[in-house]
Amino acid sequence: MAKSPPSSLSAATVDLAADKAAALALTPVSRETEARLDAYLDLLQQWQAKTNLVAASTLPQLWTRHVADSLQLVSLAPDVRRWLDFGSGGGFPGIVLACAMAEVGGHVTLVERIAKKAAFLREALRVTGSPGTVILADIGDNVDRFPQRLDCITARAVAPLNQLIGFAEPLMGPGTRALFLKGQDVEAELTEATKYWKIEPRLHASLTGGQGWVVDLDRIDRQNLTASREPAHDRH
Ligand SMILES: C[S@@+](CC[C@H](N)C(=O)[O-])C[C@H]1O[C@@H](n2cnc3c(N)ncnc32)[C@H](O)[C@@H]1O
Repeated sequence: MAKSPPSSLSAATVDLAADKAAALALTPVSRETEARLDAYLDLLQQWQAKTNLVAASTLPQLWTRHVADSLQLVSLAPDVRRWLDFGSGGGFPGIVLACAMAEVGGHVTLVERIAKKAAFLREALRVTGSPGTVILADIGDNVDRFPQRLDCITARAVAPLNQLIGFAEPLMGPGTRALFLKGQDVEAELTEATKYWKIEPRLHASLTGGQGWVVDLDRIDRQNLTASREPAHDRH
C-alpha cells in the first residue's frame, strides 16, 4: 500500500518534490547546482506573492516546466561559458544557467526591461552565489551595452523569432550560437523569419516534452531575396 505523506508536509510540497525528482531525472545536476536551484526557487516563491514572475498555474511544475526546460540548454551546449539571456523575467533560463555556471567558471548576462524583475534577478544571483550581471534595459535599444564576446544567446517567451534574430544578429561573433526556446508555432515563426534572415536552423524537440522546441542557430545573415528554407528536424 502506498504510504501517505507525513501530515506536516502539505500536498503542494509533496507534489513539488515529485516534480523536482522528475526534472532532475531528465536533466541531472551536481549537488552544488541543486542547492543553488533550491535557493533560487525558494526566493522565486517568496517574490511570486508580490511580483508576478511565472504563471501561477505553473507553480506546481516549477522544476519540470521551468528548470528542466532551461537546463536542457546546458545539455545542448555543454562547452558554452559566456551566455546572454534576453528578457529573463523570473529567471528562465538565465538564472538557471547562472546556477549551472557557478561550478565551471562561466557567466550569464541577463537583460530585462522591468525594474522589479531586474531587482529580483539581482537578488537571485546574490542568494545563489551565481555568476551573472543583470542589465535593466530594453534589448533593442541597447545591444551596444551587451558583452560583445559571447558563446551563446538565449531567449524564452520573449518575442517572435524574427525579432529575436534581429536582436541577436549584431552579437553573433565567430562561434556564437543562439538557442531560442519556442512553442508549437515554431514552423510559422521560422517561415516568417526566413523572409528576412539567412539562417540554417536546427530544431531540437524539447526534452521536457509537450510542444516545445529549441531553435539552434550558429549563423545569422540578412536576407537579400525573399526565400524560405526547410529546417532540419531533430525529434528524438
Ligand atoms: C513572458 S516573460 C518570459 C520570461 C522568462 N524568459 C521565462 O521564460 O519565464 C517575457 C519577459 O521578457 C521581457 N521583455 C520582453 N521584451 C523585452 C525587451 N524588448 N527588452 C527587455 N526585456 C523584454 C518582459 O519584461 C518579460 O519579463
